[in-house]
Parts: sequence; structure tokens; C-alpha cells
Amino acid sequence: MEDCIGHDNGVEILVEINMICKSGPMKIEGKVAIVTGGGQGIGERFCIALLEKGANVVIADIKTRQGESLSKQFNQKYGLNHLINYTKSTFGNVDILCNNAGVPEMEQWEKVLNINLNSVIRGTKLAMEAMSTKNGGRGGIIINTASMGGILPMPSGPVYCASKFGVVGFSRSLDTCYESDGIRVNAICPSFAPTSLFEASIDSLVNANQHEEARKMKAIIISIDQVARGMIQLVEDDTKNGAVMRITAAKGIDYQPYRSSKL
Ligand SMILES: NC(=O)C1=CN([C@@H]2O[C@H](COP(=O)(O)OP(=O)(O)OC[C@H]3O[C@@H](n4cnc5c(N)ncnc54)[C@H](O)[C@@H]3O)[C@@H](O)[C@H]2O)C=CC1
Ligand SMILES: CC/C=C\C[C@H](O)/C=C/C=C\C=C\C=C\C(=O)[C@@H](O)C/C=C\CCC(=O)O
Repeated sequence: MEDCIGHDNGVEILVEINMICKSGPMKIEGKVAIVTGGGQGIGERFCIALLEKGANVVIADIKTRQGESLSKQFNQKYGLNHLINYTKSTFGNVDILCNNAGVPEMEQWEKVLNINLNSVIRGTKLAMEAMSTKNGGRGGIIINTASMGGILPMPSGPVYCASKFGVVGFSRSLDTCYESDGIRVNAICPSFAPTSLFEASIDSLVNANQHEEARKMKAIIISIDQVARGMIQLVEDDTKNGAVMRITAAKGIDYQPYRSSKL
């Protein structure tokens, strides 16, 4: 939650007032995490970061071959039982959900909304049922991958942008779930990170002769490691709930200030 606390030379001072949910950081070791779109790119890096912290990780990806091959690699590196490969069977005690799968702007715009927004809503609702302390669950954290395109307009990807604005609004609106269900929901908004999705978007711009736009995007690139660090920070910081984390080349990891979360 953020509120305006005053004015300084006409500039409103915004401050984040985040509810303190629990004392001490959330321990990731031994927790069960699901990462959608975990087969490559940002999601793959999320899986590694969670495994390094000792979580059990379920990789949920449409590219099953990639997911299976990663499972094998991760099992060798992080030991057996560190990977649970069938999402449904683990939903009983899921602690962390990273709703991360996503696609870039494409002609079939309904598909963009289905994957980038509807799946995030569906996944969140399913996980909340499993996590809710009201249903005997032990609470948990949901991190929805949005984008800086969920904060700023994107003339080259209006539907992608709409989907990510949706993810941000949805995640912020669920900040009350901690009180009733023991679940924190946060959104993470990276700028541009070097992945297949990013490369595909650059190619589309180049094919459309939008070289300047492509150049600008490449000039403010961040690393997928930075994004994973942000995700771990959101998981471990129990004070973050309904927060919108930005990750940009200009400012690194910080939070989007909003005037008020409530009507
Ligand atoms: N790369 C970038 O510059 C940025 C990406 N993002 C977001 O980060 C997330 C991950 O993107 P990247 O790693 O860049 O892309 P990527 O294309 O490298 O990886 C996306 C993964 O999601 C999977 N996926 C796609 N549709 C799926 C579905 N229906 N079910 C399950 N898995 C599915 C793909 O198979 C792929 O493994 C996306 O939500 C994207 O919008 C946000 C900001 C910046
Ligand atoms: C279409 C697919 C390509 C990339 C996917 C990605 O999700 C899209 C990102 C869209 C927009 C990114 C904008 C990034 C902007 C910046 O990093 C800086 O201009 C903003 C810097 C600081 C913002 C904080 C502030 O307002 O002070």
C-alpha cells in the first residue's frame, strides 16, 4: 500500500506503506514452488534461483521437452527430490507460485490475453485454493511476472501492454488476501531482458523497419539474473504484498509508487 504523505515544492511525496505480515524473512528452503514458463529464459533462471535456495521446484512449460531436459539437469545438480515434475500432484502443498509464462505481441491477440493474463488469473485462483489457511493450507506467495510494459504504454505492443497492465492491476487488487488467506501477491516488472521473447520482438521491429525502437530497447537491457534476484527478494521479504517491483537498467530494483491502493 502506498499513500501520499505530503508535498515538497509542489511535488507529491509518495511513500510505500507495506503491511508487516510476519516477523523475519520467509525461508525458501524446503518450500514447494511452481514456475510457469520455467523451461527457458526468465522462468528457467527463476527455477535455478529457487533451487539454489533449497526449494522443490515444479517446472510448468508448454515446451515439455525443454522442461524434461531441464528436470534431468537440475536433478543431477541439485539432487533427487528437488524437482517435482507434475504440477497437479504438488498443488496440495504449494508455497510459492511464479506465474511467469508469457508470449510477445502477435496477430492472434486473443492468444496473448489468454496466456499473459487469463492464465495468470486462473493459476492464481487455483494456487490460492491450495494455499489458503482457510482451507487448511499454510499460506504462501504468488509472484506474477508483468513487465515495465504493465506500467508504461507500448506503441509497438498494445495487446501485450494491456495484458501486463491487467497483471499489475490484478496483483495489486489481491493485497488483502494475506489477512483472510495468508497469501501475499506481488507483481514483478522487468524492462528488457535477453531471451527468445525479447529477440522475437526485436526481429519483428526490424522487419517492420522500426530500427530506432529496436535500438532503444537494446540500449536499456537488464540481465535475467537481476530479474531472478528481484523475484527472490519478493519471496523473502514478508513485508511486500500487493507491491509492483520494477527492474530497469536506470534504477535497478525498486518499486512503483502508487497514490493509494484503495478507493
Ligand atoms: N524478456 C523480456 O524482455 C521480458 C519478459 N517479461 C515476461 O517474462 C516472462 C517470461 O518471458 P521470457 O523468459 O522473456 O520468454 P521466453 O520466451 O524465453 O520464455 C517463455 C516460456 O514460457 C513458455 N510458455 C509460453 N506459453 C506457455 C503456456 N501457455 N503454458 C506454459 N508455458 C508457456 C514458453 O514455452 C517458454 O519456455 C513473460 O511473461 C514475459 O512477458 C517481462 C518483461 C521483460
Ligand atoms: C514486446 C516484448 C519485448 C519485451 C518485453 C517486455 O516485457 C516489454 C517491456 C516494455 C517496456 C519497457 C520499458 C522500459 C523502460 C525503462 O527501463 C526506462 O525507460 C524507465 C526507467 C525508469 C522507470 C522508473 C521511473 O519512472 O523513474
